[in-house]
Amino acid sequence: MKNASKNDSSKKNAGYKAAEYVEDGMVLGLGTGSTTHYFIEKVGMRMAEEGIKVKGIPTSFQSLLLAKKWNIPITTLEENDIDLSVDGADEVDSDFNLIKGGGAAHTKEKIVDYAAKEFIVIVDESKVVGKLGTFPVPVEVIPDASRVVIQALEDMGAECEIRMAQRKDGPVITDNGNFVIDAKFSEIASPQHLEIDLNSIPGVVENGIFTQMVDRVIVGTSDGTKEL
Ligand SMILES: O=C(CO)[C@H](O)[C@H](O)COP(=O)(O)O
Repeated sequence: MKNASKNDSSKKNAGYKAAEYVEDGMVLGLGTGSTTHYFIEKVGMRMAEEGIKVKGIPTSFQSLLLAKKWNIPITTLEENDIDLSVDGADEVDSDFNLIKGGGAAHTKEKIVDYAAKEFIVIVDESKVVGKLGTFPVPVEVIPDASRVVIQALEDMGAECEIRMAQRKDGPVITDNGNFVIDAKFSEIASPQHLEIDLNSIPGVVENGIFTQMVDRVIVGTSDGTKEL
């Protein structure tokens, strides 16, 4: 599930601005999505034009392919710590809690973003909200557990849908071989508690609520950027 994007120049401004925080020698977490696309592009351009050297840890096959296109060397969490991770979001609230997973990549994104020494979120203005929850919470599940996880989520008050693929019959299959359930809660009173509660359901691999430290939120606008 993606927010419709009429905001390409805003996304580009946010992505390009975040690339200014990249320093020679850094190991980067490479988020997923149409905003992070511009970050990866600009990092690749800086490598070519300025000669800076970085390595990237992709959060999806999408960001892996994009890194390869821009000749960004790939590494893994087994080999390196992450200096800076840059990632998009579907919603960000005033406490910098996030909903992520519109691109079904939130499991690897959470591993990489939470492990980074510094985490920058890049969004356009449509993603900034007073309170999380208009965007349904993506929940990655082991396929065999789908029915019982949906039951548990409904017991918690959510309306649930298994996310369907756009150009394939049947469900979206994540990079990890799982399904995504989009869970719409009428209210998210505590993102911190919901993040923990969702992961305690057997069969849930990871959910798209992110409540750990975000260092900076760069909001792209049509003519520049601002920071929250
Ligand atoms: O969480 C994500 C992928 O799982 C993305 O970062 C999120 O969906 C934002 O995407 P976009 O920048 O294309 O709007």
